[in-house]
Amino acid sequence: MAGSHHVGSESSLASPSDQPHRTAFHFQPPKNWMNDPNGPMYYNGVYHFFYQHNPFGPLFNPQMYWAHSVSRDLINWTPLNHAFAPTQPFDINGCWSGSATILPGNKPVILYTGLDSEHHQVQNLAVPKDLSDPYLQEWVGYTGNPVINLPDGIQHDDFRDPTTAWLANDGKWRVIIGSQKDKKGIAFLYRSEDFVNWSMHESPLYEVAGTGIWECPDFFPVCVDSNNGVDTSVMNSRVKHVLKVGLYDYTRDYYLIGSYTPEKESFVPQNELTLDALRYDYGKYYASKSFFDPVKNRRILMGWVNESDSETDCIAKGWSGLQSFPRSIWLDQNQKQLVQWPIEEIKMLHENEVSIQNMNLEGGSIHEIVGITASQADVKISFKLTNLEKAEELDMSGIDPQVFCSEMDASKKGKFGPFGLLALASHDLFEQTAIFFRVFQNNGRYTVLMCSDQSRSSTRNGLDKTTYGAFVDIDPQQDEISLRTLIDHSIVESFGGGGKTCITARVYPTLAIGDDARLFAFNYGTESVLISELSAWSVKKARINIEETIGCT
Ligand SMILES: OC[C@H]1O[C@@](CO)(OC[C@@]2(O[C@H]3O[C@H](CO)[C@@H](O)[C@H](O)[C@H]3O)O[C@H](CO)[C@@H](O)[C@@H]2O)[C@@H](O)[C@@H]1O
Repeated sequence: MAGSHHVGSESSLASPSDQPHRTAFHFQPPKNWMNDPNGPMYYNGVYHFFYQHNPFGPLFNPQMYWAHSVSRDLINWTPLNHAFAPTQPFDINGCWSGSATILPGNKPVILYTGLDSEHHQVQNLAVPKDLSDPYLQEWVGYTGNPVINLPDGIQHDDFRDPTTAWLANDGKWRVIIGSQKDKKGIAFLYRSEDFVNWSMHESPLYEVAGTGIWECPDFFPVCVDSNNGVDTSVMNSRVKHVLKVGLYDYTRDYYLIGSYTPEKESFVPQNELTLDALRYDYGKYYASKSFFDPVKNRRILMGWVNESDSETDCIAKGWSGLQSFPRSIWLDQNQKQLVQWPIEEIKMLHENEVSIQNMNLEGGSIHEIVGITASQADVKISFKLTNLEKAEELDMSGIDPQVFCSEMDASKKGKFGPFGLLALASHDLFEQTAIFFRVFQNNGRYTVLMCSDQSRSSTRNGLDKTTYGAFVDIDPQQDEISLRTLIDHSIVESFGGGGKTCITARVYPTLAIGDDARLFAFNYGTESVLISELSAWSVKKARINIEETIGCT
């Protein structure tokens, strides 16, 4: 199954001057196109990460390969040969997304979508050629592939992206596959006793009319009383289940939280799938996938972060696509939403810590955070607001936060807000990516809005500079308003309210690059805010997809 193509090797420079937008600690291939994360898993001391890769160029091509990298710490990654290449009748037109499952006896398997010789989307099974190879470098397709064929009545290109499977008490494995019929998004449910013979359950696990095709579904349990993750097959009264679907029509990952009963194959969500529904990330982020990490009993999430520059730019750069920094993901105490946080291993890359406590940020002021490499940084800042009765009165119900953030961009003064960070800023602030909050009140209730404003992120035209926005479900009377932002040359990943609201953006500064980039805390509101705590670090370059002795990672 392994292709003869190698992914190539990354140069040792973080961002050479002709590549100011390559990242230092985000996962990306040495060159060419990458989209969805595939089959992340932990096996015998090694983390495996596969991804959709076009080895022949920096643009999407349906003839996808599965590239494969391994890591011992989720930070430094070693590239291996492709795991799957489109070579067999069941995947000759492309090896598309899929997931790994660890079967009893510690046997990893992968289910992935193949585009067969008739361009039908079918589901294929693959196993490692040699389980004693610590890096599982070669994978072989099951001789009876495909194991799941296109269902009757479904269009040939509307059936893809199998999830990690889960095992219920009846001894049957379950897997869901994304689909649509007449614009109704569907998660088809298949069951199997042996992982080879699969039959479709009479009803889908879930479906919602009018949502279009569901890509890259994910279905997993989350604990109701702990931040720990659990294996995908765990089912008991102490877990709820999450169904995540990628809506192709909007390139957004939405999720539902609910109760799953395997005996009835019923999933009853507590929230609705509408365009205002919960999202993992309210910026540029798609096709994500989670896996259970038994080493630290946590669930880890990674998602594809596409470029915001043009195809011509991607051809000039020679690459396209990043993965988000791995995030731990768990159910919030209120059980109404998920929380995400960069995995703690990022500390391995921290240096030059800078900290500030209890600094008043007057209305209309900025404060430069010096002493760190602002183009490669991890920043945590918490704001404390007093005199909240002075907050602007505004009924935010029915308001689209993204539209509001683009109309009320970082230059528009309010009372409480905008305040936050100016990342990847040039010395004259001509270039800046502003991640900020605004606080409003209505009938004694407060609303916290978080925005990521890319409108001044680059002097260049022809970029997607969409401003993103979302609400943060916190009460500023009780809670400080916290922001954590990972800055890595062309990606700005922000976590508001302790990870309750995440926004990721891609930016391409021309002035604020390398050592010329600066970082500021700012408050353009009229009311002052207190920076109760700020910690910021330079983030060292990780060894990502640099060929080396594998055992050293
Ligand atoms: O690589 C195939 C897998 O990617 C997914 C989700 O990302 O489907 C991709 C899809 O193509 C669109 O997305 C491309 C990047 O992912 C984009 O560059 C292309 O122009 C888009 O059409 O593939 C089909 C056919 O193009 C389209 O319906 C999808 O959105 C996932 O579902 C695949 O397994």
